[in-house]
Amino acid sequence: MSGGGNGSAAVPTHIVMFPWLAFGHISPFAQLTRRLIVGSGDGVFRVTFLTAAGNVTRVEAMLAEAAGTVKVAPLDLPSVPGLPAGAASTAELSADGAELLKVALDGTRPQVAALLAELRPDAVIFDFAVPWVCDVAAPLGIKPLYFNVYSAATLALLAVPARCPGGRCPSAHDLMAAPAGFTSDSPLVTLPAYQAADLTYAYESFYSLPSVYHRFIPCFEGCAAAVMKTCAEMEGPYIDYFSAQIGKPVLLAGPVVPEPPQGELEERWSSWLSSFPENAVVFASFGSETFLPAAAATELLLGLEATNRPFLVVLNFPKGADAEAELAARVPPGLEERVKGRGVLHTGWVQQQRILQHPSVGCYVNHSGFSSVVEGLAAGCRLVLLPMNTDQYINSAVFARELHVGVEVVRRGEDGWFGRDAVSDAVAAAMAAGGDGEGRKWREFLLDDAVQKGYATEFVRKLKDLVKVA
Ligand SMILES: C[C@@H]1O[C@H](OP(=O)(O)OP(=O)(O)OC[C@H]2O[C@@H](n3ccc(=O)[nH]c3=O)[C@H](O)[C@@H]2O)[C@H](O)[C@H](O)[C@H]1O
Repeated sequence: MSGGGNGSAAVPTHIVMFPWLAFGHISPFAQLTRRLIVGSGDGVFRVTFLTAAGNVTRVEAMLAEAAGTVKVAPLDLPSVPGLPAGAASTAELSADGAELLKVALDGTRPQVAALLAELRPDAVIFDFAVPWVCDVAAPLGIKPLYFNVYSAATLALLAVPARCPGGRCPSAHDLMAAPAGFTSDSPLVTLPAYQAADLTYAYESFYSLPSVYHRFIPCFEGCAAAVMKTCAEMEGPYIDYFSAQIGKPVLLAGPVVPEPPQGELEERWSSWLSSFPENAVVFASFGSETFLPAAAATELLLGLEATNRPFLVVLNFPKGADAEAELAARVPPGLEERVKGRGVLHTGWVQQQRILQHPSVGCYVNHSGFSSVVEGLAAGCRLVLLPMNTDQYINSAVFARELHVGVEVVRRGEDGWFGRDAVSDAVAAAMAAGGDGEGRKWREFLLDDAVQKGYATEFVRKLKDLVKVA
């Protein structure tokens, strides 16, 4: 072992990070790494970050500021029938391909076992896709710690033993109600039918592989503790319920706050945005991997038109699609003419944080991705929430109905359909006096340096204590 157990204060605690091969997971693992390395100062931690060989350059760039103390170790993914050669993350794959990527990652078990045996880190912080890490690490005396990239509410509602009483997986009907013992005053105690139906995915097996739920549960059984990037102030009852359900401690790394974005905002966006008054523009965007169904995209566009406000909307499409053609197919006849000069439609990556921070952006219509909501909140935007899948439904309910941050677009319970009026009404409500709800309170809390430092210090103390225990 490199530290902790040998009593030498000079030896850094060595952590191995092992995220699922999706950038929505790799990014929070990189953020946690930076928090440990940069936040703790020299010589306290060192990190070995495992990822598929094809991701190494991008991950190294994400960890550049900690380069001296972080080593990115490449894993060679075995070939899997049906998985495109060279695939290294879900960014290059369809939903089916992402399932096959799990098979490839399972195939790295011997490499990971050899690496852990050679490196002998103090702890391995791993993701839901690789529960077998616990079986490899524990016999070597390495502490396996599960790291949750979702909200605590998401795990508490979907991934606890009480969800499958007697081993029976929930039906869509079962999922409309919360699991036994769930916090009773939560907005999540009942879910609409369309959300419950969508959530059955988490319990289904694809290619005869364990379902998402059946990967989560052995993570909790085998880990020494769970790590979460949240805080008691925002999610206390969910953290407590989850911890009681899995019977393990939860270490809180603190609420996610956006790190300062790199680079200036592209000229084409800054000059367009700067042509409008403060808080005038509605920015609509749905994160890195959320695609609106065609009819929903069209209603969104018509709803934005009906706000009579300037808007910038970003719509993306699954890998392999002709994005420009798909976008054009969503645009109702005549809309582009009618919104000329005040409405911009775009497909592709944008500098989201920089756009949110532009003074003329006042409202942010989004999918309730955890980071996106926090980025919008921190930038002082009014929020309109339009979740499209899994954890997004849960985040949306917690933010809007529990923390009073953001306005949800009204949807039909059976199928989640929403019309253009629901979009324009939600924007109007968010932009009206009082539409910020308790946004200011939470913004001040998230941006409070003392709060962040307090969580970071306490997390490091608990982590060091945990790895010391034999
Ligand atoms: C855990 C997974 O995160 C997922 O998606 P996503 O990556 O969109 O989520 P965010 O937390 O909003 O993160 C998205 C991040 O990408 C950034 N960004 C995105 C698009 C763009 O054009 N430009 C940017 O800079 C954005 O600024 C944010 O930091 C989903 O919710 C999913 O349900 C959940 O399981």
